[in-house]
Amino acid sequence: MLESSPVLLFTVISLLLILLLLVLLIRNNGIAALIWNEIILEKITNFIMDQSKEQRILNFVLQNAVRGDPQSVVDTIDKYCSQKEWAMNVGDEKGLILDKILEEAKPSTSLELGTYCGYSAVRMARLLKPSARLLTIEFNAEFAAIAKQIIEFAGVQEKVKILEGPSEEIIPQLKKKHEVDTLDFVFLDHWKERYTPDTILLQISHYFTEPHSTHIPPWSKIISFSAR
Ligand SMILES: C[S@@+](CC[C@H](N)C(=O)[O-])C[C@H]1O[C@@H](n2cnc3c(N)ncnc32)[C@H](O)[C@@H]1O
Repeated sequence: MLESSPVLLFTVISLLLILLLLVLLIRNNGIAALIWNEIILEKITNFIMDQSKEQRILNFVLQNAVRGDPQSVVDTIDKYCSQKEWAMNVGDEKGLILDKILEEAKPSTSLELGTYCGYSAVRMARLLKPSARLLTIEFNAEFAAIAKQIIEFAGVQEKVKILEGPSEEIIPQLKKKHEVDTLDFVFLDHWKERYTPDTILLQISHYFTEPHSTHIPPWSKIISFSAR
């Protein structure tokens, strides 16, 4: 034991130094912090709690928000994501821009690409006129199931319909399967590489009524935040 103590001491000091280096890296480097928080720490928390971050967001909403009050659901998700765990919702800062554009557009039929937990769907639904509807597309079954519960809890299920599957498959079916004639507002918030192909898909499927819409993308009706 005594003979091995210098080796043991060296190992402990080396480990402590590595740990210190890791902490410094995480504190000072954005990418290292992202990898630590979003991949390593989240996986460890999921394993210990036996539930995903999205389930934790849902539980927090069910326990802390007011049923039937969409604003309270939006505020509760914002609170969770600023105080406990980051999540890829549009959030309150960009959400305010989204609110403003939506209020100006006053759309009857809207489309969102990328539902996630339903934060932006609830956020948009709370501002829609009574007869308006929002279709929101999500290809991750777990996220779609969580969003359904959050949307129902917020009491906006009459206005919001989740379409589960990949945007590239659902967009061409909107007219036939979901009775969409024209779209007044589109929020692109799925994976970036689908922004251009899905915009083209929306256009060639004739969901926009403007005279030049077959040639010029109707950018005035499409909103996205490219630098997330
Ligand atoms: C940034 S999150 C959406 C956040 C949500 N709009 C909000 O603010 O609450 C992107 C979502 O798009 C989904 N997604 C990505 N590509 C997709 C595709 N091609 N079709 C359907 N869903 C997609 C992902 O699974 C993810 O849930």
